[in-house]
Amino acid sequence: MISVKNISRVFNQHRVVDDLSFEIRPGDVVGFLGPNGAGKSTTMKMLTGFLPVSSGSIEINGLSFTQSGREALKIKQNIGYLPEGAPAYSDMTVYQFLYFITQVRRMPRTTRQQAIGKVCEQVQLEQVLNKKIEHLSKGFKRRVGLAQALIHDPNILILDEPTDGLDPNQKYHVRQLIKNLAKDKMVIVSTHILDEVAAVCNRVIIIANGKKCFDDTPETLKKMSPLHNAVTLKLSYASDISGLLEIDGVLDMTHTPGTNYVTVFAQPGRYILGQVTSHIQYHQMPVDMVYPEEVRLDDVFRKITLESNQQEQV
Ligand SMILES: Nc1ncnc2c1ncn2[C@@H]1O[C@H](COP(=O)(O)OP(=O)(O)OP(=O)(O)O)[C@@H](O)[C@H]1O
Repeated sequence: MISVKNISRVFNQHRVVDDLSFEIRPGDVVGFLGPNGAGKSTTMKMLTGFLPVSSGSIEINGLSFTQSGREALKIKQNIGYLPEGAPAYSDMTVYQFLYFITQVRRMPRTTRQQAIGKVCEQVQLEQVLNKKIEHLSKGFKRRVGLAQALIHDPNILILDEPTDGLDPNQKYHVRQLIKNLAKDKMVIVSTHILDEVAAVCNRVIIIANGKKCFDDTPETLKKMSPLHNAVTLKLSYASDISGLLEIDGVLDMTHTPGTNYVTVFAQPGRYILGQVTSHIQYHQMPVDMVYPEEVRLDDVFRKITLESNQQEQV
């Protein structure tokens, strides 16, 4: 288990991570979100022992970086880390770099070839194994970064923007890979792509100004949108829509007169699509189409992080 208690990090008297606490258990795939500069990379660097905390504590499987060097080493053996930008020694070939990582990780000599073979298959690197990293495309460079994070089969994976620079097919592949790996691991993924969170994660932590402002499931995040369970209909021509507000479970509605689109919002936890369509049929309303609204996680993210900004300014 990863237990983070009240950690803060100060750079030049500026508190970029501020009293952050959370716990992560095996099977958790956490989407770690926040606006630019929110403190995500700094937090990840502290989780991997790359940066010390200014205050607070991090315990990983009962061990802490502040104990002896041996304890810190034990923690690091259990962590695979893909840093922001996926840095690597670019004048090495992919094979040379991965072999170097197996040496740094002190993997037994007899297991190195097999580990390189397995990880290259996992992240689809076989075709560029003997190419210099500096000659690879951005997508392949990112995959090399992923490979070095996975090569020692760690039970904690910390991935800073793992799909950045990948094309849609590669993104899909990496998301599937993370999902498959996640079964028995703890995974923390920082990303700006909210669809990725819905596709891969079973938990979301959002930070803004270094502080936690959301920690729950992607489903709960979706429920925070006013569009959750909302229904939109398009009228053929202007007509009386006031009855829609009387439907059980309806909270409110908006009407865009120019376009004749009406959006009916549901009370929290209520499904209204059935009632709305029945109402339309019963009252023979002139409606061209009816459809359930799609929640836009970007909007919820904006709402949560902007609210947090406003509270900060008060
Ligand atoms: N080594 C450092 N020295 C001084 N300031 C730093 C250092 N590292 C990060 N910062 C500052 O800390 C703040 C948080 O940076 P961080 O990289 O953690 O944010 P982030 O949430 O990962 O942002 P992004 O989404 O843009 O990657 C920023 O204002 C950044 O300039």
